[in-house]
Amino acid sequence: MTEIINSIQKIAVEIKDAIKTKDTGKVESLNSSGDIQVKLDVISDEIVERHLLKTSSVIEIISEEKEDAMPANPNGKYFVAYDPLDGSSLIDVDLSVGSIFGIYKGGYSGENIVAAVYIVYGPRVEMVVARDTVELFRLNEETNEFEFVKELRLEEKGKILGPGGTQKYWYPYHKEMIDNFFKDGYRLRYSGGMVPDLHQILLKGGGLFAYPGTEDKPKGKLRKLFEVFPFAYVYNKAGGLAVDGKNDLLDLDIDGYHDTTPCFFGSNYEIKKVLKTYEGAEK
Ligand SMILES: O=P(O)(O)OC[C@H]1O[C@](O)(COP(=O)(O)O)[C@@H](O)[C@@H]1O
Ligand SMILES: [Mg+2]
Ligand SMILES: [Mg+2]
Repeated sequence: MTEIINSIQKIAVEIKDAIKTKDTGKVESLNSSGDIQVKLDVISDEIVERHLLKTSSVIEIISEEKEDAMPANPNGKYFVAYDPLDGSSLIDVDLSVGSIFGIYKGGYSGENIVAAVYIVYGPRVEMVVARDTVELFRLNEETNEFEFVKELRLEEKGKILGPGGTQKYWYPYHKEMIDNFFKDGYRLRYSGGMVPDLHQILLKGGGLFAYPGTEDKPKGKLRKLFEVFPFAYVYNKAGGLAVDGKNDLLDLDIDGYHDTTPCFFGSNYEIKKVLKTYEGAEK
């Protein structure tokens, strides 16, 4: 595991440099989820692949940008699923982006995830590592080393809300729930990049990030393996909750590498409200 985390630190430094120096334009291809790829998605994917394939404890990798899994070291024991560049459409407007890694043992499913790591490329580069605890590190740009900052814990209730999905297609009960949070005084925090949006909620001690199923996309947008399971693991280990409306996200299985699911991440108070809303909901 330490070997994988060391490898991710090298990956982060290379992706940070690529973001700063490489072309931010689009390529003529779509990824497996049908998203327009930008050149940096492809470059970042190659950086991660190059490092992880030479990491002896990794048996297999799969990326948001790849159709299929790639074998790594046959003697390795960890399966790594990653989103090399999350929020890549925000690069041309210079907002924060990220990389997300889920580390699985025995194959890919919510219950098999054993660690999660994400990187935030913002004004500063930060790394969050979730194992038994959730720890924040910051890149020292002089030494290119990540330095420990503090352990992260969610409080019982927060004050901010990141509501994703096209509002026009929200189910009425979902809209009513979001409206009620705002009526209760929650403040809007949504950049369109799940890494900085979830990082903000985690560092501010709590709140809710919601990317629901909608009339046009009943299974939501965010991908279980590359985005949802890693953050569900982080939020659970930080003392919060992560659900699909009814079930714990980490109780979910996958039918395919690129499966999506509605998802809600937050502190206990907000997630209990979500469960209550969705329990009584009729679509
Ligand atoms: O544009 P929307 O519908 O608000 O979606 C935003 C979501 O899409 C994503 O950008 C998807 O990530 P990618 O950039 O890796 O495709 C998430 O980071 C974010 O939460
Ligand atoms: Mg993403
Ligand atoms: Mg991506």
